[in-house]
Amino acid sequence: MWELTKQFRFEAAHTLKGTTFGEASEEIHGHSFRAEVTVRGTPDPATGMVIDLGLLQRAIEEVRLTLDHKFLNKIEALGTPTLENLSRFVWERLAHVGKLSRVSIHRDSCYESCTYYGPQT
Ligand SMILES: Nc1nc2c(c(=O)[nH]1)N=C([C@H](O)[C@H](O)COP(=O)(O)OP(=O)(O)OP(=O)(O)O)CN2
Ligand SMILES: [Zn+2]
Repeated sequence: MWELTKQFRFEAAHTLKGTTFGEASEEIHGHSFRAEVTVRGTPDPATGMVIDLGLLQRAIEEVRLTLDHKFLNKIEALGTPTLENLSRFVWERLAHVGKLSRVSIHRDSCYESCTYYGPQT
């Protein structure tokens, strides 16, 4: 079994109420996020690839555009803009591409990340 990972970055704003971080989190502010998408499988003998990284890149670009430079609280399907919901959101939009192993969202400036291991097929 092989795992293939591609990363992408996006910049987005949010406001998060009811955390121990207090008022600063409640004001609208921005973060740089780094996402990692991991697909698993066995390389096709003909191509030597689990999945063409170009296909993964195309699908990633679609989801990246829904997040980059956006106010995350306005994205209804996301729900509360936490790392947990971001990882689920990205998973749901990339599940058609191949067998996903995990999606991680990193907020490096805060040394925080969250990994979603969605439904394994
Ligand atoms: N389970 C979770 N708990 C919390 C989350 C989360 O996503 N899942 N998120 C937060 C905060 O948004 C996060 O910790 C960042 O804090 P924030 O005040 O937004 O950013 P900072 O000013 O600390 O960081 P910068 O360096 O300015 O980016 C809390 N809990
Ligand atoms: Zn924040």
